Formats: sequence, structure tokens, C-alpha cells
Amino acid sequence: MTKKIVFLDRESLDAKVRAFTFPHEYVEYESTWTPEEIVERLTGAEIALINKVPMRADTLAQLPDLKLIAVAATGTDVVDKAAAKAQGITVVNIRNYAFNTVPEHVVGLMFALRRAIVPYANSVRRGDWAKSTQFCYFDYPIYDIAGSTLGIVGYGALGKSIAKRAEALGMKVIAYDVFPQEGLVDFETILTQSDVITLHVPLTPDTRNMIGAEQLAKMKRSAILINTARGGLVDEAALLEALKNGTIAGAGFDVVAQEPPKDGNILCDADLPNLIVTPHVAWASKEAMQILADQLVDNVEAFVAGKPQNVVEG
Ligand SMILES: NC(=O)c1ccc[n+]([C@@H]2O[C@H](COP(=O)([O-])OP(=O)(O)OC[C@H]3O[C@@H](n4cnc5c(N)ncnc54)[C@H](O)[C@@H]3O)[C@@H](O)[C@H]2O)c1
Ligand SMILES: O=C(O)[C@H](O)CO
Repeated sequence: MTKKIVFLDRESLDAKVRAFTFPHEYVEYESTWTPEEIVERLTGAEIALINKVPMRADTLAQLPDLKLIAVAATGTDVVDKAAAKAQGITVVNIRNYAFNTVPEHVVGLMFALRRAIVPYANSVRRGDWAKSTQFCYFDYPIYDIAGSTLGIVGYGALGKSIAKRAEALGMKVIAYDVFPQEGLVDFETILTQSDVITLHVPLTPDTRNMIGAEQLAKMKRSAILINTARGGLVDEAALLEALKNGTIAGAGFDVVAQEPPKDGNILCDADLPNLIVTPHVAWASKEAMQILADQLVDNVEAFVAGKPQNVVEG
């Protein structure tokens, strides 16, 4: 029987999505945001492909034909998984596609912040070097990466990929995870011992705001915080305050609480030398996006063949 497949936010994936091999009707939309649009476009569809379209309980309740939500990402926080489960809808995600692209983004942010590359480059553009009384100047402290301690929060696929690179750079690596694994340390040790903390946990009720004013106060004043996982893990107001008053030395964020930040965002709007914000592109190397697109089709094919893979449990 022909299955209807609808991709609701095709524009969010810059890669080729190969044709499905089973009888199907395929429709794609560049972007879809409102619950009304979601319901209208998915009515009659068995398979929804989404990247960041919110699939909330009241929306799913209006889609009795839907059987599969194939998320074109690792993070599935946009889907109400309990509601999907209650309705018999399977949710699948993409795994281990970003093993180079995210670690490289993290390493880039780490070097840029520890070596103050952006503020120094900006100061040259402002003419500060030309006015200097010496051949160089020390307006921003520079710290080496080698010899420093990296604290990884969430020791899954990406946490482990970053650990390998950090060790090659001469860093001491410590890691924390709720899933028991050999050699892990507790969260308190990550906060107090790390020179760089990098977050790699999913956004869940347990991880929401896991870093707030209390946790920032425990970090070294020379430490930096990197978040390429999800907005919502860090209390943004507390972070901004900590960056302004020197509680920590810097932050590199690829994700914010609301994306896109149409109504403004305090981190995106802040003009601070010790803060770098990128627009959720850590995942987006050409290579990674194609691996993702291929796995997206594999996930749908496996589901239709009766052997679902990468199923996300409630
Ligand atoms: N910015 C980007 O472009 C980008 C790209 C890929 C993934 N991500 C985000 O990164 C996250 C991690 O990706 P991954 O591939 O490493 O996932 P993963 O599932 O392999 O690893 C996540 C780890 O977090 C751990 N964890 C879960 N809850 C925890 C908690 N409360 N405290 C401590 N550890 C906890 C899990 O046990 C697991 O080991 C994704 O969920 C996604 O949100 C972002
Ligand atoms: O979760 C992911 O895979 C990234 O955030 C890209 O959407």
C-alpha cells in the first residue's frame, strides 16, 4: 500500500534525500511552524520527517493516521515522546553522524576563547595595535589548551569523540554521565576542576537548567563553558551575569533557549568579548549533513520493513 511521507522543514537540511524504495507519495515543505499548518500538512500522512518542528501532544492528537516521526537530528526534545507513545507513534532519531563536525566546532570555540582570538582580531580592526606603545599588548588574557583540564558533561557519542581530540591536544579529560561507565567523575568535580566544560547531554526535564548561578559560582574564574548540545541546559540570565562580573572567563554557545531567536535573546544580543554565539551550526558540515540524510532514509526504510531502528524511548 502507498504510504504518504511528509517532510515539514526540508529547508533545515542542506543535503540530498535519496528516494524511498517502497510505494509512497512524498511531499516536502520548506518550513512549517504553527500547529494548524502541521495538522493540515500531516493529515493522512503515516510518516512525518521533521528536524525542529514542534510535535506537541495536542497536535499529535489530531493526527490519527501518523505512525512514524523520523527526526532528522539526534536531539528529539521537540517531540512530546510520552504523547507519541500513548498514540502508538514510533519516534526515531539520527545517531553518531556528527562525530567530526561537532567536536571540531567545540575545539574551534575552545581555542578561540582560551586564546582570545576574536577580541584581539576586533581590537586590531578598531586600530588598537596601531596605537600601541609596544610591538604587542595584553588586553585579554591568553591561556594554553595543552595542560588544561576538559570536563565533559554527557559521555555519549559526542562526548567520547571530543575526549579523543582533547587528549591529542595534551588536555587532561574528566567526564560525567548518568549512565554508569568506568572512570567517570561526579558533576561537582567537573564544575570545580575543569578549565573548559563542554555539554553533550540531551535536553530533558532532568537536564533543563543543569547549569545555573549556583553551578557557575563553583567553576574556576578562569574557566570557560561550551554548549553545543541544547539551549535550555543553561540558565542564560545567570550565564550573562557570570560573564559580566567575571565569575567565569568565557562562553561559547551554538544553541540558545529559543531558535531562531526571533524575539531577541540575551546571549545573542550581548556585546561581550568573552562570549561567542554561533547559530546552531555545529552539526552542519557538508559531510555530516549527508550522513544524516542517508540515515534518515535508512530509518524510514527499516520502519516500513518492520525492523525499526534508532527508536527513541519515551
Ligand atoms: N549543536 C549541534 O549541532 C548538535 C549536533 C548533534 C547533537 N547535538 C546535541 O547533542 C546531544 C548529545 O549528542 P550525542 O550524539 O552525544 O548523544 P548520546 O545519546 O550519544 O549521548 C548523550 C549522553 O548524555 C547522557 N545523559 C543523559 N541525561 C543525562 C544527565 N541528566 N546527566 C548526565 N548525562 C546524561 C546519556 O547517558 C548519554 O551518554 C544531543 O542530544 C543533541 O541535543 C547538537
Ligand atoms: O540534534 C542534532 O542532531 C543537532 O542539533 C542538529 O539538529
